Amino acid sequence: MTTMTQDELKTLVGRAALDYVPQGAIVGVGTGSTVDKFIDALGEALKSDPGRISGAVSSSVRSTERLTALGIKVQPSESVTSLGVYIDGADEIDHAGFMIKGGGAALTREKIVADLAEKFVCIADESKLVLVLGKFPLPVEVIPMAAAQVIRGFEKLGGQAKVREGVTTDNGNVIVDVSGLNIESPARFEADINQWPGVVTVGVFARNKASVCLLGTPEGVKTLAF
Ligand SMILES: O=C[C@H](O)[C@H](O)[C@H](O)COP(=O)(O)O
Repeated sequence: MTTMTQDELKTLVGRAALDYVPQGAIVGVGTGSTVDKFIDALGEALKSDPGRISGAVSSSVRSTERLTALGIKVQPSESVTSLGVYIDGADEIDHAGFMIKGGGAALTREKIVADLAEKFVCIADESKLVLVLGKFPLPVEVIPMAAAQVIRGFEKLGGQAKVREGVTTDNGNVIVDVSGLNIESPARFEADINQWPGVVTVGVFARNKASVCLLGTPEGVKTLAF
């Protein structure tokens, strides 16, 4: 068996995601180190086929900068009514396509762009596949004045929560990371936590779960359809 680094697995799925992007489409683009590989693959494709995509809707300042550097037109999400496909990574994905996202603090804009898309293609190396969500500390974007009470709320649920140091989101808020949770019912959990005052977005993606996951393994890309 060939051994591949996590970085090589990310490159593999970043390239594979191109197959899900229709010719000339406006593509929804997520955030993170795996998505960076997808953006690199888009850049390569555009060299030989300048009409490969007509633009992108981006989920973060970070991805916007990378896309723009490659000459890709980034459109505001308000300018489109729908997207065919949204490509993004995940911190965890389960066997039903439910995810934890927000390790890069981009979860709110990611959920907004994902919600515009007909299809969510998750790209991830195999380390991200889990049976139950919650081992990766759950990111929650919170309005700063609510952070302390949101932390107390998670402690009542048995979690350990803390504000991520030195991080302000693209929307000017803080991230609370919660460890020690076992998220057995992601859809119910997402709907519940999103009701808490001051919570902007919880990093469980159940309502906007993946349609497909391209999983990077040493044997190649495995496609999980949900
Ligand atoms: O906020 C960041 C995003 O949700 C990322 O998609 C997630 O953290 C996965 O990132 P990476 O591909 O770097 O593991």
